[in-house]
Amino acid sequence: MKLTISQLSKQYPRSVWGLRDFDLELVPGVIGLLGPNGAGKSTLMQILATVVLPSAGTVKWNDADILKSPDTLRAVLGYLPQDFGVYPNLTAVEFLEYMAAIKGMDAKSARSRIEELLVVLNLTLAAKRPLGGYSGGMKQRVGIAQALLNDPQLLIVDEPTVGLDPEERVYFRSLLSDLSGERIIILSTHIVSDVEAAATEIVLINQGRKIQHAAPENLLAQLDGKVWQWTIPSYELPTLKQKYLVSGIIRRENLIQVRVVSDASPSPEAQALSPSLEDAYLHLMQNGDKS
Ligand SMILES: Nc1ncnc2c1ncn2[C@@H]1O[C@H](COP(=O)(O)OP(=O)(O)OP(=O)(O)O)[C@@H](O)[C@H]1O
Repeated sequence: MKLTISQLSKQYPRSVWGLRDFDLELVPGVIGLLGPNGAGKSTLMQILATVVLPSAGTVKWNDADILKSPDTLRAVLGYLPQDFGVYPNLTAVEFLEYMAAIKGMDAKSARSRIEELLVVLNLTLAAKRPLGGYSGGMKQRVGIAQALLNDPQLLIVDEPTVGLDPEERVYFRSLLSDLSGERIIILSTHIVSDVEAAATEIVLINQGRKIQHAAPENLLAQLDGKVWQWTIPSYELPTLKQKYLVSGIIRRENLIQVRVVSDASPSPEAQALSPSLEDAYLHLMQNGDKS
């Protein structure tokens, strides 16, 4: 099972590039697609979900060109778009039955699959209530349920944790880990901690271009011995920010504990720390490394 993206570009009207010369090869695992707002994540997800055509480049699902024959991929695809909307008057069961019918599933297998998914997603008790009364997290779980109806080999979830409270966010992250196995899961987000728990690989994207594709431990290793912490008076912060990449601050009355990414020790008082994924993300976004 393999997804191969080659030289993929998308140009929108008025010369805005959504995606540019993007190459990527993915095998089963949870892939965190991480980048700031406007980086091109949704553009990539929409092309992979076969709802938007690229301006140039190819996407292959195993050996099939999905731009020429999208149905090859659609049969094995589950997609939770960023702006997933539910019909407020339908219950979860009615909505999932409707989605199963659109996907061409027969009523009997749809019914047993829906029952299974309601259990997995902890929605059994609410299954017969209208979706309009669901919390954000419950609606996202219904969104994942519809994406899983056909037990997809490629599961694409675009910014699934936006608007969720911390508890729902944690639940959602562990859910994605539980779903991993013999499938490719692409999770797009601008929140580093979303990918920290679940991702086996991370793809960093900015301004439509791939910045880096690596295992989380390799991203961290790049910053070994380059993350520092010490305390400064509050008034020194603006000058420090001009000189260094500040990846974290904690305020303590008139003092600030700063976390800085720097090749060399930035101060005699600075202590070296283990790098976090957040440090690596900020550093690579600033430096635009390519690999
Ligand atoms: N339909 C469109 N028409 C014109 N420009 C677009 C369109 N969709 C996206 N863009 C532009 O393409 C670039 C990439 O946008 P995209 O939505 O793919 O990024 P993103 O990483 O998903 O960001 P966000 O999380 O904010 O959605 C941005 O500059 C955006 O303004």
